[in-house]
Amino acid sequence: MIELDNMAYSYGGGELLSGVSLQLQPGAFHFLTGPSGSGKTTFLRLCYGDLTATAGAVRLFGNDVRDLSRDDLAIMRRRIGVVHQDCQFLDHLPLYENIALPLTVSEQGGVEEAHLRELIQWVGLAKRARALPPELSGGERQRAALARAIIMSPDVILADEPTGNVDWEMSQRLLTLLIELNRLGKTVLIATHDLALIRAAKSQVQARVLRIANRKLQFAGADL
Ligand SMILES: Nc1ncnc2c1ncn2[C@@H]1O[C@H](COP(=O)(O)OP(=O)(O)OP(=O)(O)O)[C@@H](O)[C@H]1O
Repeated sequence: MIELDNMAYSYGGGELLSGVSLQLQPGAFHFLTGPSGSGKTTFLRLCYGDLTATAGAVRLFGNDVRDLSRDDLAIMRRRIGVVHQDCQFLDHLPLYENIALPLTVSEQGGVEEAHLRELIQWVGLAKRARALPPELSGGERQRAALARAIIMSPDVILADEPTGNVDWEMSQRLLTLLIELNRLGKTVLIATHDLALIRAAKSQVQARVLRIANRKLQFAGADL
């Protein structure tokens, strides 16, 4: 689905990522860890074609990102749902409109009301659907960000610190949602600092743990 082949990336200074290879297979569940500033967000951006590798290749669903036109890249990106670290809502739009936004702006056009309602209910925000983003708690924002990431029914979900600003109970709730999505066949990759979350997940799902260290991507051992 997403394939990185000896990929490197630099923002212009020295290389941030180097010799990175990975195949994200259908239905896989991965965590991505690494110190702050090691390149986790950058890695995710490379995985959905928001950045282009400075060396090596990134293939999305078999297509080398460098060979894709802007329109074709946009089509590939619809198959990847991204939960951004800072959620990135439009503050003047109610929650349900923010969640529907990817559909509204895509060429797929209108939002199917029943699907939207079902999704908002699934993340437990039915009562908050008309609230504005600044009125939401951290946990509500994170659940809304997850709902927005999956409104287009993507095959892959990339989540950047999806439990960053919430307490343990809420992080468990978010993890449960992501595991449910994986059980429905979605490929899931979660960047997180939260090793307790990874340990909790490992008893519920077969998860592989990746770690960025010294510019390289490694598989972490079982010592978490
Ligand atoms: N647009 C940019 N231009 C230049 N440097 C950048 C840019 N974005 C990130 N960086 C730098 O690249 C490095 C990796 O950043 P990145 O956000 O990918 O790390 P991270 O592992 O996700 O960090 P954190 O865990 O703190 O969120 C950092 O040193 C950061 O300052």
